[in-house]
Amino acid sequence: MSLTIDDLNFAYGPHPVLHRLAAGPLERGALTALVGPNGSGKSTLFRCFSGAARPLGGRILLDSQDLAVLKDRERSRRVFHLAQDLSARAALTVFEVVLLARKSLTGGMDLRAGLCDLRLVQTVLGSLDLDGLSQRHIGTLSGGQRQLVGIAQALVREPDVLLLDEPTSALDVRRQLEVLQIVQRVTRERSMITIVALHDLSLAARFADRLLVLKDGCIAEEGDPEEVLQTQATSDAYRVGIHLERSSRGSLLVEPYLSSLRAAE
Ligand SMILES: Nc1ncnc2c1ncn2[C@@H]1O[C@H](COP(=O)(O)OP(=O)(O)OP(=O)(O)O)[C@@H](O)[C@H]1O
Repeated sequence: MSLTIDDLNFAYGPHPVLHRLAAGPLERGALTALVGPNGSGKSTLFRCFSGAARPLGGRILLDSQDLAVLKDRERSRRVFHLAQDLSARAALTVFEVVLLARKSLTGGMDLRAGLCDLRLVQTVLGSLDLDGLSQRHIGTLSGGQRQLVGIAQALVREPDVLLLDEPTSALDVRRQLEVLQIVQRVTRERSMITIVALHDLSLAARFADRLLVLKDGCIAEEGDPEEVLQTQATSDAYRVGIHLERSSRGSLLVEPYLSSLRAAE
């Protein structure tokens, strides 16, 4: 199974945002990092996937099936979008919001949980080191802890397509690595198609199998992260120079620098 974006156009009222955007195919089991400057359209593209934004033209194809023709329930079962801004409903505990994310898969009003669901929630909370917080009300958590709960909600859904919008922006360095490692592992184990919007290019280079660079609502560059990061199109998208280096541990380190300094060299 693969995912292809074909000639996608989107506008907020009179303001065009995505222009004939084409990318893919993105394969199952692969983690793609979606990068690009502020306002380039990353979140908007995710909204087109989830159905929250309706494209003016073009298609998103899962295999050869257009997501737009799926019924809402089927679409939300197959595609999960973890947005940037997570609401905090104070009345529910961590365990409850994650269980609710799992149970909402089946739709309807029957929210009784089976043993399998309870076990899955427990396992996912454990893998994110959240077991100690499971009875805390969500509204009392820190921003980073809430972000981890959002990731737990995404993982218990087990979608075909997982979209994470800056999932590590509020996390400390250890948690950033842990979360991306878990997302990478789960993507492979469950053969999901995962796209993670990231601002940190070093994290993108380290964890992504593929990189999509968005600029002004178009794909500026796409492909192997190391190759893409060396292209002029990627530097131009951010208006910076990009220096790449391998650390002694083998990780790719990405050092962006201001273009004015680049010109002076
Ligand atoms: N609800 C909206 N109504 C009108 N314009 C919007 C709306 N949401 C986003 N935009 C505009 O669409 C463009 C793309 O925004 P989007 O949030 O998709 O970018 P992004 O790449 O995710 O940015 P960031 O990296 O800052 O999160 C921006 O110019 C933004 O101002």
